[in-house]
Amino acid sequence: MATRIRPSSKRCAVIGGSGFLGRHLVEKLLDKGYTVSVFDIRQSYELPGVTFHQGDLCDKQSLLTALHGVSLVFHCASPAPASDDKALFQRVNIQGTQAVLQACTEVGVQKVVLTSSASVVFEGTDIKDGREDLPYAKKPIDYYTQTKIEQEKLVLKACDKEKGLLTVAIRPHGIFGPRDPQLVPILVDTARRGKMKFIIGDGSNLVDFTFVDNVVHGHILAAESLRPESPICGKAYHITNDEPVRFWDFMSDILVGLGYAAPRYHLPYTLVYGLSLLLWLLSLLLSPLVAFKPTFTPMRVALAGTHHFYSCSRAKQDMGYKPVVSLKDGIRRTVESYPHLRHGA
Ligand SMILES: NC(=O)C1=CN([C@@H]2O[C@H](COP(=O)(O)OP(=O)(O)OC[C@H]3O[C@@H](n4cnc5c(N)ncnc54)[C@H](OP(=O)(O)O)[C@@H]3O)[C@@H](O)[C@H]2O)C=CC1
Ligand SMILES: CC(C)CCC[C@@H](C)[C@H]1CC[C@H]2C3=C(CC[C@]12C)[C@@]1(C)CCC(=O)C[C@@H]1CC3
Repeated sequence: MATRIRPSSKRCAVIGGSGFLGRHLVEKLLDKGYTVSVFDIRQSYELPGVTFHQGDLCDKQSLLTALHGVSLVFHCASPAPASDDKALFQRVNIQGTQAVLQACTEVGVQKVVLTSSASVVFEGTDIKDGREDLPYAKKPIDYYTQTKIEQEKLVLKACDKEKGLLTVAIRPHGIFGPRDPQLVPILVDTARRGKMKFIIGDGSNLVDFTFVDNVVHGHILAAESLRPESPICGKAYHITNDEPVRFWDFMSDILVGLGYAAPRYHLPYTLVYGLSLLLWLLSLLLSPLVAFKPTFTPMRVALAGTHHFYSCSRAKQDMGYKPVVSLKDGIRRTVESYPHLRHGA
């Protein structure tokens, strides 16, 4: 059992603070006068005022050291969805989150803000203006989503006013912005390989893409609203840009902004989805012999060809949430931040 020291309310830890969202969160917390410790499996930068603790969040002992004297923990670490590694997702997102919650209880952390995902309710079919009371996906579309569901349940169940641990889950969707290692780099790589010529379906499906600053804003609002009498304790909140956009318009804006052609030709959704399933099966069967990762995974095709946008009215009502950066400005700032990915660069 670790010895407790009196935690300061402006002393926080960001688990996963070396990642895309985590680093933006750390920078905003510093601006707001917080003292920040980062716990991550890797250290990707250095910043004055930030103490780094490198370690695996499944190792409770390392966590205990990093969380000493901390009153508020943001947990935004996860293996990348593209890894599609069932054992890794289970170990980090489920066992690891249990270790985080145990460590928080042992050192006397008072608040835990989890980065969950709006995908926890997504089964590959249309969701329009989805609210937080939608049931969790019964057939999650991949191992990432399956373990994000279990993770969210664990964190929300751990909320216990008597024991002095308050928890809340933030469910963002399609985070984008400067330094994102997924969306823009994968999109550009696919375009450079000549595979971004096609629109999956009729192109009218609406989706949420959320600028990273808005996601950060939602996390900090949640942390600052989390008090024993607050309605947010033990609940999940969608945080979006509140501007659903056609999936293919968003992709085209980024591509054209970076000097690539927008996709033009339509392919039927069911055909592409069926092909992506076949490819996924083939990659599984052949994995002992050759490692190949299809670009158009069933998850990506489902995300690209269905409506899935979410209401953030609960966050507006309970914590006064309002996006701080519009979609248009978010796209502009994102495009400007990737000069090295421009066509011809
Ligand atoms: N990006 C998006 O569109 C969305 C993301 N989310 C959620 O937001 C959170 C942050 O995502 P994002 O910033 O995009 O992801 P990143 O991969 O950029 O950041 C996650 C960080 O966690 C680290 N990490 C992974 N495993 C461990 C471990 N065992 N112990 C300690 N650190 C670890 C990663 O290291 P390494 O890179 O070496 O693995 C990385 O630094 C995640 O929980 C994700 O599920 C939710 C909705 C949408
Ligand atoms: C090849 C193209 C059809 C698509 C290229 C862009 C995609 C890489 C991204 C479009 C929507 C994104 C998204 C996520 C990852 C990147 C995309 C698939 C998540 C799966 C990340 C983790 C989550 O919790 C949900 C996200 C939904 C949207």
